[in-house]
Amino acid sequence: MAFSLHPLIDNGLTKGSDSFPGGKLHCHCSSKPVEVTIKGNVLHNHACGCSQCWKPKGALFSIVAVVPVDNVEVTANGDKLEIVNKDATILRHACKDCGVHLYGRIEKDHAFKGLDFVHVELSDEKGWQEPQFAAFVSSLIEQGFDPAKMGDVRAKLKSIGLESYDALSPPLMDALATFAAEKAGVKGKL
Ligand SMILES: N[C@@H](CCC(=O)N[C@@H](CS)C(=O)NCC(=O)O)C(=O)O
Ligand SMILES: [Zn+2]
Ligand SMILES: [Zn+2]
Repeated sequence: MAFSLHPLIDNGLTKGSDSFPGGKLHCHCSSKPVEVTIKGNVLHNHACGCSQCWKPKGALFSIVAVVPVDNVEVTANGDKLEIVNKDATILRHACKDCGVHLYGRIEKDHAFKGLDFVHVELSDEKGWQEPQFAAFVSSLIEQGFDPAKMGDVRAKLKSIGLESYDALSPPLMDALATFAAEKAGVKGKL
């Protein structure tokens, strides 16, 4: 295969542990790395092909999951963090020195407010939930990927056991739509 989806999934999925206690994420700095401590396991782990999520060099996808904000704590060198784009829904906190995103937080009124977005590959611990699906797959094209190779990408994802979606998975899209219906005051009216 001429492309790498992501090193965590190129050779198949490694199942997570149901009793995983959590662990620490580190940025890539060799000196004074930013450290984030996470209690418990992550939820909704997935591959994301969008242009905004942090990807390791050479990977087409990001691997990103959510975790309740109360389970996330910056435990070292937080002074190196800066928000990548203050206008984005997800305020991605990245290390100023190495560029790695440590956590993304939603502050505005949103269905996913209360959940932080994190990359479990930044941890040495084993047992994090394995990716469940692939999101924003067609977004690769917007970043310059050859549209003719999208069939190969989707086939590779499928062979690993990941369903491809061009936005989020149906349960997450339903959660976003439920929030929108509540906001519009139309929930249950149809
Ligand atoms: N096609 C767009 C999609 C971006 C997008 O909607 N990303 C999703 C998945 S991470 C999102 O929730 N974005 C909100 C945000 O980044 O703040 C891109 O590649 O930039
Ligand atoms: Zn760093
Ligand atoms: Zn994304």
